[in-house]
Amino acid sequence: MIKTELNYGDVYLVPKKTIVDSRKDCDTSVAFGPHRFAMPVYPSNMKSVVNEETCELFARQGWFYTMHRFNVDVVAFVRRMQSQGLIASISMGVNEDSYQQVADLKAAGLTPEYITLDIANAWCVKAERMITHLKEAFPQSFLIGGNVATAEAARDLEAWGCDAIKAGIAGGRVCITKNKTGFHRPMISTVSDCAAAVQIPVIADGGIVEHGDIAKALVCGATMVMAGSMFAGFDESAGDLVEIGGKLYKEYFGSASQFNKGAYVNVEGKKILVEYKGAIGKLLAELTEDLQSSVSYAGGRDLSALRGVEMITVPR
Ligand SMILES: NC(=O)C1=CN([C@@H]2O[C@H](COP(=O)(O)OP(=O)(O)OC[C@H]3O[C@@H](n4cnc5c(N)ncnc54)[C@H](OP(=O)(O)O)[C@@H]3O)[C@@H](O)[C@H]2O)C=CC1
Ligand SMILES: Nc1nc2c(ncn2[C@@H]2O[C@H](COP(=O)(O)O)[C@@H](O)[C@H]2O)c(=O)[nH]1
Repeated sequence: MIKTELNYGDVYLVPKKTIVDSRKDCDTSVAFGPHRFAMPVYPSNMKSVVNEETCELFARQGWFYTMHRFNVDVVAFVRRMQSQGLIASISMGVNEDSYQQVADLKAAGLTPEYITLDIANAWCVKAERMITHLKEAFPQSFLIGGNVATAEAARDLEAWGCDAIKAGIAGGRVCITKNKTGFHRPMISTVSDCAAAVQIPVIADGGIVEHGDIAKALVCGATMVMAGSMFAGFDESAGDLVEIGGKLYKEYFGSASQFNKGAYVNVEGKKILVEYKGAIGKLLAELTEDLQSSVSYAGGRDLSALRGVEMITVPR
């Protein structure tokens, strides 16, 4: 028997009676780990999306962020952020270079507030080993493990010691994993299954096409949402600006693309051009307005209202 599963575009949310006088009265802030953030959405930890300046900007605006893990001097990065009174949120892999980064941070006496273990399929022994190592080295840090796509994987990462998990495999805009390996789960099904399986927060990662998809992810039980392409076209996005035929674009490439790896080996990502859209401030304001509106349609004053919302599918 083949199961049918759902993606963001397959569902809508059923409105309730609005109880606020203005959408501005709806609070979009979220408690995540030891801090509260302005919004439950943040840019992907990808080299074509964030750099040190992007991370600093998000932290200053009170939004969560995670620096990517590719050729980063983590000691300098953590020091830079913490010396300004900002949270330090870094990514780690599972190979020797990441164990060395852990040792370097310890030697420097630095503890990042947030660490994200970032590999394509974290339901593996290499990830378990690193999660155990990170929890021993930095028991005070909030550890996010990812990515996973099933309830069983989510439960394992919780048991291994993760404080949150990141859910979403092969749903990203520059992903070619599903084409090259055949593996993928749509996001509504992934997030719902993972969130129902664990007590720890779940981050819905990838596949956000429309702003309303963020509300849908929260209805499915996500606490946070990670998005790449949505944050990729701006002045503050890390990708290069290119001009083609008089039109401006920003480069957006996958972390498992040849452009990120520097070689065509185990490539599961591609590069695309996204329309250049100017300063990112407009997007952050619009995302906030749209989510405030979602909360009002959910009949509440804050994000908790989204948890009780009914979801429907629409025949195509
Ligand atoms: N969210 C998603 O759907 C996906 C995200 N990505 C992103 O791309 C980047 C690279 O990811 P990833 O390839 O995991 O990391 P790496 O290329 O850094 O691989 C990490 C280590 O795990 C091993 N490894 C990776 N995949 C497998 C596998 N399928 N079976 C056995 N061992 C494996 C690798 O060895 P070896 O190379 O020798 O196999 C390597 O030693 C990450 O930033 C990740 O987030 C990539 C694909 C999907
Ligand atoms: N299969 C791949 N997935 C990737 C790669 N690089 C990043 N990612 C994942 O995609 C999301 C962003 O998705 P978007 O739809 O919001 O653009 C990102 O957070 C990663 O989880 C890759 O090379 N291959």
